Amino acid sequence: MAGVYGIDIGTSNFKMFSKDKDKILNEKNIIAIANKTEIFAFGDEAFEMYEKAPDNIVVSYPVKFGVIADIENMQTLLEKFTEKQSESKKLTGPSEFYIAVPTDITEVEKRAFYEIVVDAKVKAKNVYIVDKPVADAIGAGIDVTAAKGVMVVNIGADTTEISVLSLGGIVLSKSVKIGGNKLDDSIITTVRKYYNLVIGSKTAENLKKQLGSAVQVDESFAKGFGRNIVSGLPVCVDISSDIIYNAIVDPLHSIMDSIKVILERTPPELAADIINMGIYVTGGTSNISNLERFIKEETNLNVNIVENPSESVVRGLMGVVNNPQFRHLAYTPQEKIYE
Ligand SMILES: Nc1ncnc2c1ncn2[C@@H]1O[C@H](COP(=O)(O)OP(=O)(O)OP(=O)(O)O)[C@@H](O)[C@H]1O
Repeated sequence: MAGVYGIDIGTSNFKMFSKDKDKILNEKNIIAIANKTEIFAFGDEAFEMYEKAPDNIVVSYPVKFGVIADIENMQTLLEKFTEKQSESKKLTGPSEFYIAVPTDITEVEKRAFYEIVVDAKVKAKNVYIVDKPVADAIGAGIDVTAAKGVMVVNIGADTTEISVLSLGGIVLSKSVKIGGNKLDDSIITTVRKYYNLVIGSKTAENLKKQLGSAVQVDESFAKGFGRNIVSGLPVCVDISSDIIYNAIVDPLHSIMDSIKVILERTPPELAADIINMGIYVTGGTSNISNLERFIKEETNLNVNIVENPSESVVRGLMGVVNNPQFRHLAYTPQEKIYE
């Protein structure tokens, strides 16, 4: 069946809405390939196998630091997810796709997002691009077309994109290679150092979700399963929130420094609007506890953490499709970037 789809291809999660279904698919952007050629699993099912699969099954993420690193596997995933999201499970008619593309990447990297859809077997009739920060702001409920400065900070898995928008366009945008994955890596290193405990990335992510806080809070504990470096045996250790705070505080401050750099560069009239409206924070990592308080204390600005922040961009794409007022914010490469 023909359809209208919006896609946000993230490093960690693939988000897709279907206009017909009026439903968002949000699954891990990961694929498991058996014996080099067979698609063994994809999405959340493949994630279950991550760091657990035998040698003949390779489980990998095709997007790294917000750009498509493995075109072939990304195309396969796009086809599989589209099939899952389409009404009839059979893509018979021509469809329309709206893709969110990061701004602070090279033109070649931007083109890859477009071509992956054009070249995939998804019967794409029309493919449109929407700048990711623009979609993000619409998803956060902002009228981006107004003559008002808006700051959106998207803290994802591998990257944080900090943007200032006005009149539907991007005034400033900077992407830094720090996100939730960096916090997880830092937790792995710190837990190893303090507890002589080797943990996997899923355990680190769980500890971050359970104990992570952007400001220091009263100490609490959660179970961490791993291998003791000295004995070599599997163990379960009570991990302290203080240790998790020590692990994540530096990467969070690096993000903060970049936010301050963009604020310093923001033209004064737009800065005045940001003071009035506050900073909008989106992306899955903005779920971390007390982030609002941390940013507020550091910048003296109001902070709005968007509801269901990981899906803000894809919700914004839905806004572009459903709202004639935003329709002109979608463009084809011929119209804008690659002339
Ligand atoms: N409750 C939570 N607390 C802390 N972090 C969380 C929580 N829930 C999700 N995350 C983190 O959010 C990140 C995923 O966010 P998101 O879906 O916005 O990323 P992405 O779009 O895949 O990545 P990118 O924008 O870097 O391409 C992961 O690092 C995940 O661990």
